[in-house]
This record gives sequence, structure tokens and C-alpha cells, in this order.
Amino acid sequence: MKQGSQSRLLPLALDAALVAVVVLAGLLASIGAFRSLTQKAAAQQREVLNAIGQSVVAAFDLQLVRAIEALEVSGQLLSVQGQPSLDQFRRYGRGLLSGGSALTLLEWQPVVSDADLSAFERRAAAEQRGYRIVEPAAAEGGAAGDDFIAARPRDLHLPVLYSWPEAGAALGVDMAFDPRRMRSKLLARDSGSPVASETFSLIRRGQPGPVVLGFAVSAPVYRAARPDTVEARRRELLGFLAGVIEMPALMREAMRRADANDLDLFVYDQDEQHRLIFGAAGAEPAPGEEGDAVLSVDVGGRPWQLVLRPRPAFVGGARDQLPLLALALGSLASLLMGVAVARSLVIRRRLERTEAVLAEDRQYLSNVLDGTAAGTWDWHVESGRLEVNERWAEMLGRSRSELEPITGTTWERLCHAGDLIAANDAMKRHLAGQEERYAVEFRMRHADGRWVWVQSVGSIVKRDARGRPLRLAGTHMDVSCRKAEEECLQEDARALEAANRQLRDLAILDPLTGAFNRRHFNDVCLAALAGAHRGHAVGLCMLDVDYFKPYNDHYGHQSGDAILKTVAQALKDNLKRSTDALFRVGGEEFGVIFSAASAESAQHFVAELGATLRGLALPHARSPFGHVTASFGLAWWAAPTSALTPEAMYAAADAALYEAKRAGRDQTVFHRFEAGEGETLPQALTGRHSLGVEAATDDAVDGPVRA
Ligand SMILES: Nc1nc2c(ncn2[C@@H]2O[C@H](COP(=O)(O)OP(=O)(O)OP(=O)(O)O)[C@@H](O)[C@H]2O)c(=O)[nH]1
Repeated sequence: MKQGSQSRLLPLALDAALVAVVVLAGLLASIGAFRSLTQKAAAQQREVLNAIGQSVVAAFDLQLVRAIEALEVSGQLLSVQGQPSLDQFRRYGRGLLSGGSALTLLEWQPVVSDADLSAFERRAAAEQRGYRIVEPAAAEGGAAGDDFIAARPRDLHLPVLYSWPEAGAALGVDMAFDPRRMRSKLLARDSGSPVASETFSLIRRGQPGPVVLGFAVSAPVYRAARPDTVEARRRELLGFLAGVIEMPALMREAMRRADANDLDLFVYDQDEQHRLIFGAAGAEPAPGEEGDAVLSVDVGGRPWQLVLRPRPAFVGGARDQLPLLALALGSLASLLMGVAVARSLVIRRRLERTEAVLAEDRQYLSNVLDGTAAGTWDWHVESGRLEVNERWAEMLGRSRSELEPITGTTWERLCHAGDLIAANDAMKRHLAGQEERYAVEFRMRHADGRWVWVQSVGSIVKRDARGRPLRLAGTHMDVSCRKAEEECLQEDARALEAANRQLRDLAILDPLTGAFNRRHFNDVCLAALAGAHRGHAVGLCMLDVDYFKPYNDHYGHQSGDAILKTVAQALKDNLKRSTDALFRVGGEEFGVIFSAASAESAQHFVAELGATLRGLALPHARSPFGHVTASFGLAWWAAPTSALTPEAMYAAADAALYEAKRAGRDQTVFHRFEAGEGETLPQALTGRHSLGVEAATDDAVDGPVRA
């Protein structure tokens, strides 16, 4: 039991494992496709981001480049011209700040030594009223208020002498106060080219409001055209033409572009601890995340890093749904494939079970066929092919291989010609639907030459779409033994019938002459009367061979028998109708019952009998007539009724015979009875003329009953 359940569970477990493998493989493939598509989508997204990034950079880079180039050119020009005058500077300012430049402020910052500072301040104040050289009171000089103090003493001062526009400018502020500002300026001095500062809070004296972040691009101005060496540049430095750029203004267009694309923009200054110098409002500045587009820009010698971070809207909008779709469809397909595999496995298991049952049935059928020793046949109607088992051929003392190819013709060739028609008829009746089963018995030729009786039973097992028979199958049984038994039985029956017939003949026939015996007289007489009662006349003729005793005595008993036989045969030959009958009622006495429509025909009939006997001319030495003669007593009833009895008939005919004997023999006495006459036995004869069986004795054969 346990082993059985294990053997059932094992295939189930294998099936489940197979389904799991199929589903898993499908899911893995889907995940693989998802990942590859996701990577592809991410790459595409990066490309899009980079393209947007380029556009964002382009939004401010050109302005910057223009501003820096303009500052450089102006710086070089001033290097040739020397210190600019106020008017000259204003012209520069007007020119540089117009035409889409990123610059919002232009300053002239001459180099002033600490010793010259006071004189310089006085000269400047003479030109610009109230001019004072100051610096922010706090170290971080980004305040917009007036919290300024007189410039502290230092080796070198860089006071803003001119500013364009003047409003909000850091006029008079000594830029040397801030080492950070100075770092870029000194770099510019040494390199001979404009250098951007790091970003800082712009100084906007007298202009309250929010701190504005910006940076300055400082172009060095030398006393002569741009010196070749660093030492010469340091020595010849006249001052700086500084252009101020406000970050919000510079980045406005870039921001707009980033915003329009659902991107957050962050700008980092890479030179100093990766400082965020510009960021989208509300967005959390964070180190570069995966998915960010990072671009590097050179801003007047300072490396900036732009980070574009996709917002959820960008990710959602740009995200390709294909990977998710592929994952979903792949997973669904895997599950469906799993279901399909499971279904096919279930069907296969079911098929296996069905096949096992079928194999069992086949084995059972084979056992039954073996047990019954039946041959099987399977007839393919269209091709005529006949598939048979080995037993089918063995029945005929042959093997299948020696009969191959086996077709309907093979069967016909082996079948007895006398049985073919019956077999074919049975087949036709079954094919026509007249009989539910094809069942027939026929003989088939055995290899040793004898005939084997075969019982063939079968039926249609396959039809085409239109119901026409395609295949018939059935069995062959060797029924030779039964047939032989039947034959014996039939022979026995025939013998029995013959014996019965003989017995019946013995019972009703006289063994010597073959005429009906006396016992049967009554039956025949009654039958004749039954016909007579339907309105026909009837006659009974009794005849007795004359001088028969002397014949026996003279010729011997055997000759006497021969005479009796000859006489009986002659009388039988003269009978006219099937209802006419001859009897031997005693030794040499015969009776003839016959129909005769008239008295004349009855007499004629009897006369013919007499003539026939005479015609035989049988010699009789002891008869006065010289040959065998007989006396006839004829009784004829014109219209007998039911009252007429065999006894009365016999008595009447016998009486006539007696008269014929008395009258001299070899003659006929005729008694004619009209309607109602001679139908009852005269009282005196009652009991003496009974010819019933009980009255018949062997003694009676020895001599006629005489009245
Ligand atoms: N051979 C032979 N003789 C028989 C048979 N039956 C009866 N007989 C004989 O028939 C004879 C009848 O003799 P009868 O009755 O005297 O009559 P009959 O000699 O013919 O004289 P009538 O009838 O008066 O002419 C007897 O001798 C019987 O033995 C038989 O079956 N065979």
C-alpha cells in the first residue's frame, strides 16, 4: 500500500518540479529581459539628460564666454591706453553691459599701495563726491547695508574707483579686504587673462534686500601691453577691470530649461570642497545620485560642475514602460506556460492511466480469446486488408506468415464454395443494417485437405463521417465437433423417423400385399365418409379370390402368397383417386373404398377391377374357370349421412359378396342405396360385422367373415 502511494507520488513530484522549472526559467528570462530593457532605457534617459544638460549649459555658457572675452579685450585695451578716465570707463561699462552680456556690473579696481592710499582717496573724492575707500566691517563682506569701515592698512589696496552702473555698486570698497576675492585676481594678474572668482555675496552698498550671490571676473590691466613673464606682469599691474555676474541672472535661462524638462539644477564650484553655488529652490542639494546628469563647465578658469537631477515627473514621463510590460508579459507567459505544461502533464498522466486500463482490457480480452481458442479478424473494408491473429490461421493448420498478405480474397479462396453465398448474404444483411450482427457458419479448407466448420461472428466497429462502414471485426470459432455431433443427431433423427414410419406402416399395412390392413379399415372408412358427408357418394367393394384353398393346395402356400400380392398390386393400380384405398380384410378377401359420383361409375369401376384380374390370366388348375377369378360385392351410397358407419358399409358390401359367391363366383353383386338407405346395420348382423381393431385378430386373416 505504502509502495503504491509512493509510486503514485513520485511522478506527481516530478511533474510539479518540471512545472516549477518551466515557470522559474520563464520568470528568470523575463527578469533578464526586464533588466536589459531597463538598462537600455536608463542609457537612453542618460542620453536625453546629457542633451538637455548641453542645452542648459549653452543657456549661460555663451553669455559667460562673451563677457569674459569682452573683459579680456577691454583689459588689453586699457593696458595700452593706461588708466581709464571716468568717462572712458563709463563708455566701457555701457558697451560691456549691453548686448546680452552676463555682466551686471563693471568696476575699475586700480592697484594702490598703502602709502598712496590717502592721496588716491583725495584725488578720487575730488572727481567723485563723497568717495571713500572702505571695507566691510565684518570679515564676510556680503552685507548690503552700510556697515563699512575705513580700509584697513595692507600692502596693496584694490579700491573700486569706478563702477557702472553706479547704483548699488561697491564704489570705494577695497577688494583687497577679502582673500578669496584676491585669490582669483592674483591668478588673473599672473596669467594675464581674466579669471573668475569663486562665488560670494555681492556687495551692494546702500541697497537693502536679499543677499545676491555672484562672482567677479577680473581682467588684469597692465601699464603696457600684456607682459611676457609673471614677474613683469606683477610689476606692471595697473589694476583690474572686474565684471560682476549675478548667479540668479546668469542661471535664469538655464533654470528655465531645466525646469521645463522637469529637472532640478545644481551648480557646484569644484575648486573648493565642492561647494554648492547655485541650486533649485526647494530641492535638496545632495551629492551626485545615480541618474543625475553631471556636466563640467570652465567658467573663466574655474571648474564648475552642473548637476541635473530628474524629478519624479521626468522619470515618470521619460520612463519607458517597455521593461515593465516585458516583465509583466514575460511573467504572465511563464505562468501560462507553466499552466500549459501542467495541463499537458495532467493529460499525459491521464493518458497513461487510460493506456494502462486499455492494456489491462487488452490482456483480459487476449486471455478470453486464448481461453475460448477464438481466432480474431479485423477487416478494413476499403483496402480489403484482413488482419487476423495466429489462432485464425492455426484453425486451418496454417500460420499467418504463410498466408500473408491476408485479404478478403484469402478468406474467399479458403471458404467452401457451397457456403460462400450464404456468408456473403449474411455480410450484406449486416452491412445494410438488417441484422445487428454478422453471424454465419461456413466450411474452410484445412491444410490437410479436410473441411473445418467455422462459426464467424462480428460487427461493424468503425464508420466514416457519412456512416459508411470502414472496419468490421469479429471472431472465428472452430465448430467442427459441434457440427459433427449435429450431423450424428440428424442421422439418428432420420433413422428414428424411418423406424417410426416403418412402425406406422406395420400398424396399418398388410405386410404381404402392402394394402391397408383390417385395423386401419375403420380410420380410412371414416375419412371417406367425412368426405362423403360433404355431399359425395361413396362406394365399398369387397372381393374374395375364388377357390383359393384349392389353389394353395395345388400350387402351394407360397404361390398362394404370390397370387395375393399380384391381385393386390393389380387392384392398387386401378385406384383412381388419392382418397381411394385398398384393404386386405382377410386371407384372400380385399376391400376397396372409393368415390363414385353415380351408380354407373361405381359399377364401371368394379367391372374394371374384375376385368383387370381376368386380364392377368393367372392359371388355376383347380378352378372351374381355369384361371384365378374373384367374386365382388359392391355397395354404393348415393347420399350418405352421418348415420352411415364403417360396420354398416362392410356388412352391406360383404352381404353383396356373399351373394356373388352364392351365385357361382366370378361375378359382381351390386347393392345401391339411395339417400337414408342402408346406413344402419341390420339388427341380426349387429356385432358380427365389426371391423374395429379390437375385433381384428390374426385368425381373421385366415378367412373372411361370412354371415
Ligand atoms: N397362401 C395363402 N393362403 C391363405 C392365406 N390366408 C388364407 N389362406 C387360405 O385360403 C383358403 C381359404 O379357403 P376357403 O375359405 O375355403 O375359400 P375358397 O377355397 O377360396 O372357396 P371359396 O371362397 O368359396 O371360393 C384357406 O385354405 C386358407 O388357408 C394366406 O395368407 N396365404
